[in-house]
Amino acid sequence: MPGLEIRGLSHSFGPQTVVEDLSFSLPQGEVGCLLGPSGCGKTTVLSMVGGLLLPAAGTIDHSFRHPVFVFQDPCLLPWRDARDNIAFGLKAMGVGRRQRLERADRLMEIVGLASDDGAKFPHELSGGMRQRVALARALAVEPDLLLLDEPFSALDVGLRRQMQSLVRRLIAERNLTALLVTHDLAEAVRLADRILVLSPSPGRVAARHHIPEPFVQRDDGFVHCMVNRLLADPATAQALAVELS
Ligand SMILES: Nc1ncnc2c1ncn2[C@@H]1O[C@H](COP(=O)(O)OP(=O)(O)OP(=O)(O)O)[C@@H](O)[C@H]1O
Repeated sequence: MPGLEIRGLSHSFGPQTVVEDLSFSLPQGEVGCLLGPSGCGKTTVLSMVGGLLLPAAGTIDHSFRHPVFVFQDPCLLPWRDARDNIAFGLKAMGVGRRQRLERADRLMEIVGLASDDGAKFPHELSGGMRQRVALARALAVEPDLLLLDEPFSALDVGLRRQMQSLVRRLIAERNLTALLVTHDLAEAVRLADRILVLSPSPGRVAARHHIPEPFVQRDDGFVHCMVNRLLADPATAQALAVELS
C-alpha cells in the first residue's frame, strides 16, 4: 500500500514502556493525527516514523523518501537570517548558493513572508513568522511526508488558524502526506482525515476516527459538532480525560 503502515509498534525507555502494540495505516495524500494526553508517547511514535528512534518491537513500512519534521519550537539558527535558515538544508543536498536563495525566496512568498523578512534574524521575527520560516525550511527539501509535532500550539488562536489553513493547502497542492501530533481534539478534527486516539501511559490505541469531510467544509460549526460527536464515544472521552455528563 502506498502510504504508512504501522504494525504492533512498541517502545520503552529503560523499564518504562511508553508505546504498546500500536497499529495503524495512513494512505498517501492523507493527514493522520496522533491525539492523546501529555506523555502518552505521541512524539515517540513520530520519532520512530521519522527514523530518529528504533522501535523495540513492531514494523513501520512506508513508501516515503523525504520525511521532514516541523516542531513546536521552530529551532532556527540564530546566527543566520531567515532566507539562509530556509536555504540551509539545500546546501547539504549540493544545491548551489544562487539556486538555494532563489528557492528560499519562492518559499517565503508561499508561506506568506515578505521579501524584506528574508534579511531578518530569528530574534527580529515574531513567533508566527519564525514558524513560517520553519515551514518553508521543511518544504525547501521537497518532502513527501510531513511529521508535525504540535507545530501550532505556541501560536495565538488567529495565527494558529492561518497556519493550519496554510499547511492543509500546501499538503493538498503538493500531494504530501502528514502525520500530526496534538493534544487538541478541535485541531485534530479541523486538520486530520484519520485520528488515532492514544490512551495515557503506556500509549495504546483507545479509538480510531475517520473524518471524510473535505477541509474546506470544516468551519467552526462543523468542528464543534464533530468534537461533541467524538467525545460521545466513551473510549475517546476516557483517553482524553474528559468527564461525560
Ligand atoms: N529520551 C527519553 N528518555 C527517557 N524517557 C523519555 C524520552 N523521551 C520521552 N520519554 C518519556 O516517554 C514518555 C512519552 O513521551 P513523549 O514525548 O513521546 O509523549 P507525548 O505524548 O509526545 O507528550 P507531550 O504531549 O507532553 O509532548 C514520557 O513519559 C517521557 O518522559
